[in-house]
Amino acid sequence: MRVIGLTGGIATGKSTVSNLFKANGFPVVDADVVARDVLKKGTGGWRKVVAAFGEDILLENGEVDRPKLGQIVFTDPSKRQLLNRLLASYISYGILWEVFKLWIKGCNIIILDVPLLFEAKMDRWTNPIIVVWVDPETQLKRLMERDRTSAQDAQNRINAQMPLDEKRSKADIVIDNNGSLEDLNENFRKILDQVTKPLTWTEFWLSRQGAIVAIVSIFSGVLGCKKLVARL
Ligand SMILES: CC(C)(COP(=O)(O)OP(=O)(O)OC[C@H]1O[C@@H](n2cnc3c(N)ncnc32)[C@H](O)[C@@H]1O)[C@@H](O)C(=O)NCCC(=O)NCCS
Ligand SMILES: Nc1ncnc2c1ncn2[C@@H]1O[C@H](COP(=O)(O)OP(=O)(O)OP(=O)(O)O)[C@@H](O)[C@H]1O
Repeated sequence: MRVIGLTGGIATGKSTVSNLFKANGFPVVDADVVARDVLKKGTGGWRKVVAAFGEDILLENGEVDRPKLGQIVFTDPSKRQLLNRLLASYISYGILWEVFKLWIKGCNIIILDVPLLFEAKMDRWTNPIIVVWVDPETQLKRLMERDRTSAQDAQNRINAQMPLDEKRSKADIVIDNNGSLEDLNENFRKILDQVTKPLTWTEFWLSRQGAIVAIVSIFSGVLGCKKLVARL
């Protein structure tokens, strides 16, 4: 199984690219959808967040008022860190569960669309990592247009993430999304073969996934030997 990481900054076009993957028959796990599920009324995440932020962040129906909570956490880094801490494990397990279900179904290639892939250190589970990149002006403009928000609000959200150029430097593949949607389609076609071709054995063992498999195998081998020796 191969898990491909898809990330970038807010409003750089990850969902647009993940829709292209879906249209080409690839299963996508969307971290934003998982993050929404773990904050639904009555869940463990919801209880923790309400206990920490108070009932003021709730709508009349008891669901979290997302724009209101967003307003709080995107203007106050300490509140954002608190929210991240409260939800991190729910989101990670939720993502792993979605990947597991697709694996059980027999999917060989899974796309993991995670805005905070590097920040949450989930990059170690994915190979290759695709970063969807745009220049700062385009990012701000598209975010303001999509969310109908002010420049200040949009900039606060952008500043809440690792700088996009840093993400770009960590990418295996960069999709430049500064052009039109037609340009994006063309760029996507160019990378499709590259990302979906199976890893060679050398590439696999040199990847982090390969290293993890190797460490786990060695560790279980050592444990097995110890047990055997103890029996003798
Ligand atoms: C603060 C919340 C309630 C705002 O909800 P809202 O519906 O307005 O935004 P939405 O969830 O659709 O997120 C939009 C984008 O904001 C960015 N974003 C979301 N959370 C964060 C965060 N904690 N730090 C930085 N950027 C974030 C992502 O790029 C995301 O794609 C929500 O974003 C949230 O619960 N965030 C914490 C969970 C999280 O880390 N989500 C990211 C998934 S990895
Ligand atoms: N090449 C493009 N040309 C014009 N508009 C685009 C292009 N690519 C994406 N957009 C638009 O930019 C906005 C942001 O794109 P999208 O929602 O895919 O970003 P995202 O990275 O998934 O954002 P988020 O981090 O908030 O989930 C959307 O309104 C989308 O329609």
